[in-house]
Amino acid sequence: MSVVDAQVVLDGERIVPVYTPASVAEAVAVATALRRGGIGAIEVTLRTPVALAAIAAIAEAVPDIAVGAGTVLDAEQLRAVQHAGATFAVSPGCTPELLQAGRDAALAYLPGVATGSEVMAALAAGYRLLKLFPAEPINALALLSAWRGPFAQVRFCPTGGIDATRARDYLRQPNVACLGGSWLTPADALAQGDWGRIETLAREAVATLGAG
Ligand SMILES: O=C[C@H](O)COP(=O)(O)O
Ligand SMILES: CC(=O)C(=O)O
Repeated sequence: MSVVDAQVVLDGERIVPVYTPASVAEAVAVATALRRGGIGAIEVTLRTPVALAAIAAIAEAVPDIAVGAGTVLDAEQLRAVQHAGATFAVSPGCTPELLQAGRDAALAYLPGVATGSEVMAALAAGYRLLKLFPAEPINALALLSAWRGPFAQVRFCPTGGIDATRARDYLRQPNVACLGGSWLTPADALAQGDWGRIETLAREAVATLGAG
């Protein structure tokens, strides 16, 4: 099979909130709040035992948000998140096994890169939208600028340490299709079940950064 076009699946969404679920009910509430705030995609990380069930529940209960999986570390997890209903999946890095599994999958896969050699491996495997992680620690703004020449055909989704202020700088880069970050789902709002605050943060982000 060939690579599913991640830019088509993300459909112009510029902000992909990264969220680690504590429970299925919380996940549905978070996705609902983000959607009400105008966000059209969510990355649910596979970092808790409820993550697969959370992805399935969001796909069922909030069908107008694109639900994806994050922290996909091997091909078995990629198959599991597809089975759960994810329409895209991302990894913090990439392996030859995942680059092949992503080509065999019916969902859009975004390998993670942090070096030129990793970009070249992902390009050779057919990928055009790559996660750039961890963005802030590796000075990704400078990398994005340097990579515009040699990797003109590639678009990136920088993630890692980006907040509302830095997001603006990233989204100005012509080779940035979208970006990821956890600032729309702060730990205290999750702990308090403050879905209104998450909706407000989403609304503000869409107003200042643009949804699409
Ligand atoms: O691992 C996930 C990413 O690092 C997003 O989280 P962050 O925006 O808090 O860095
Ligand atoms: C870093 C990230 O978003 C991931 O765990 O896939």
